[in-house]
Amino acid sequence: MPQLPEAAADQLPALEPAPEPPLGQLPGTGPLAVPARPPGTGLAIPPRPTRPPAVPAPALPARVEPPLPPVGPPGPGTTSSTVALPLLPLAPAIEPMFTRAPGLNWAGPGDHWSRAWASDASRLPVAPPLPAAPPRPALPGGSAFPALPALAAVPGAPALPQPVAAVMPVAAGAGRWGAEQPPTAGDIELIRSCLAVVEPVADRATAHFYALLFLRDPEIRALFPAAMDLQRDRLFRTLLTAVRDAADPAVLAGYLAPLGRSHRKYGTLSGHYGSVGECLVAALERYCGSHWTAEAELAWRRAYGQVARVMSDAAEQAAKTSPPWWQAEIVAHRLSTPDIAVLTLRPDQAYPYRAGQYTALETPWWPRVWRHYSFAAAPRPDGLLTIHVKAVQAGWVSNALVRRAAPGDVLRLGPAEGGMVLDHADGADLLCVGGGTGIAPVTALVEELAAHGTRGRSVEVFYGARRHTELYGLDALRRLARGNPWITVRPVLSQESGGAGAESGELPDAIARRGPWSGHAAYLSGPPAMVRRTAAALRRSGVLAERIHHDLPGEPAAR
Ligand SMILES: NC(=O)C1=CN([C@@H]2O[C@H](COP(=O)(O)OP(=O)(O)OC[C@H]3O[C@@H](n4cnc5c(N)ncnc54)[C@H](O)[C@@H]3O)[C@@H](O)[C@H]2O)C=CC1
Repeated sequence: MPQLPEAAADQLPALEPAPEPPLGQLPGTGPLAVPARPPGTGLAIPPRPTRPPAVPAPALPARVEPPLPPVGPPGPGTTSSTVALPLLPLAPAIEPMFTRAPGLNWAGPGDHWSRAWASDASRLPVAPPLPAAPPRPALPGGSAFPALPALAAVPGAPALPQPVAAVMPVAAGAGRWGAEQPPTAGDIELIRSCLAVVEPVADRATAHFYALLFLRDPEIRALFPAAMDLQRDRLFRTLLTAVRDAADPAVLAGYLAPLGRSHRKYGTLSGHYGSVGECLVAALERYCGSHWTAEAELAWRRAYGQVARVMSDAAEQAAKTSPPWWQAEIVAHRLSTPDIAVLTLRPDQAYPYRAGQYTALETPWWPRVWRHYSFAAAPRPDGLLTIHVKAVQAGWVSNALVRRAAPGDVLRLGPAEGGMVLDHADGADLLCVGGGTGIAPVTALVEELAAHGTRGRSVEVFYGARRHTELYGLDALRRLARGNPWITVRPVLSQESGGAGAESGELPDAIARRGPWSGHAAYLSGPPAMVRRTAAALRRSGVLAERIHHDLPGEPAAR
């Protein structure tokens, strides 16, 4: 599911979350009935080292810890009247990621990733011996999943171990998922009536689901970030949405196939889908009350089977041609304003993408926490990538990228995502709107147009910021416009008048003043509220809905 970069997702509290309740019993619930795991499924994962390697962290500027909020009375899960909230360490201890999923995400002495952590390679534990690959069951149709293509060798680094299995076929309970049958219309009705009961208690059902999942398959916990708050909500809700849409294979494939492909970067194996499905069913059974019948269970199993198939098939296809993730070294880091950094990245191998797309990015400082950033330049012959990052208040990843990252640090990138790309066959004039760092993908689109020509289409670019000092991308856009007279750049300032030749006012109002735009195709990027308001204003002024392109999460936009 497309997810907009940064702000919303990065607005996490700066404190480490309170420790999760012990697994096995949730506050206010009885003991968990953990669905049995079929024998022979999953990987034999070697134990995680008991202590992470000592990592000399780069010096950070002194940080003043905010005062802690007063501690209230103990909640149902606490046993003492005082609750010690752990302080976020000044330099978070960093441990190798995914040591429990060797093969896919293994990192070892001397590779770019461990060097990025400034780790002393000689003190890193020797990589545990890889467990023997389980035999690959034949797929329907007789073919087996191919091995993941080998990653390009990083000069000077030891060879990466071969993946155990890039994608394992859905093994656990494949037959029980009604693998052969999509859900019927009656199934969908049953699912919807269960959902109506579960949605008001979705938080509790979600917590129950994860508790079951991590008890049943502890290695899956290693694929998630330490702080589960956002993720907790995301996975369960995505599952529920997907199951609800299971009746429409085209809609399902539209958002689940990219999701399946992009999940490879987390270390997701097809074998995990079986565990997830069993725990989903067990959680629903508990929270659906009298709506949970044998027919309802079969309906959910069919629907989830469909979801799992779409995602794992897409992952399997992607594994034939691309790695699950890329390493990308920061080769330039420039502050464009005190809060905005422009980063240039060199991926370890060719990174395919189109102008207007975005990537998920993980830093070595916040393992397993992924954030989305758009590419701020069209693909270049030298393969370098550019992103714009604004440090947002309490943004873990954005602050690390703006204030701590430096050339030589290595990030991980997922595959390119998003459908806000140019349709060169469409002859409509173009309206491109970028608010704040939302100007990044707009700049990439304008670069692509400048490079390929527009066949007579005009391009109007509205670039909104609060103050003129925040128009950090204006010079680059004006340079493009100087060489291409069919590009017009209009800066708009919402909290200042004048400066940089800008108009004043809110971006949607400034755009409306210059209308009508009815014959145009629009590309919108920036704060979600700005994108929504602009899209609504454009629709009112007669722009066809299918010609309004944006990537707001969960909101339909024509591609
Ligand atoms: N870094 C990246 O690659 C990308 C970032 N984004 C998103 O763009 C946003 C950029 O945030 P900032 O730079 O802090 O922008 P900002 O908050 O400074 O606002 C930029 C412009 O949008 C206007 N605006 C803001 N809220 C509005 C509203 N409710 N109604 C109408 N206009 C409004 C402002 O007046 C200003 O002109 C973030 O949400 C980020 O997630 C989007 C795409 C790519």
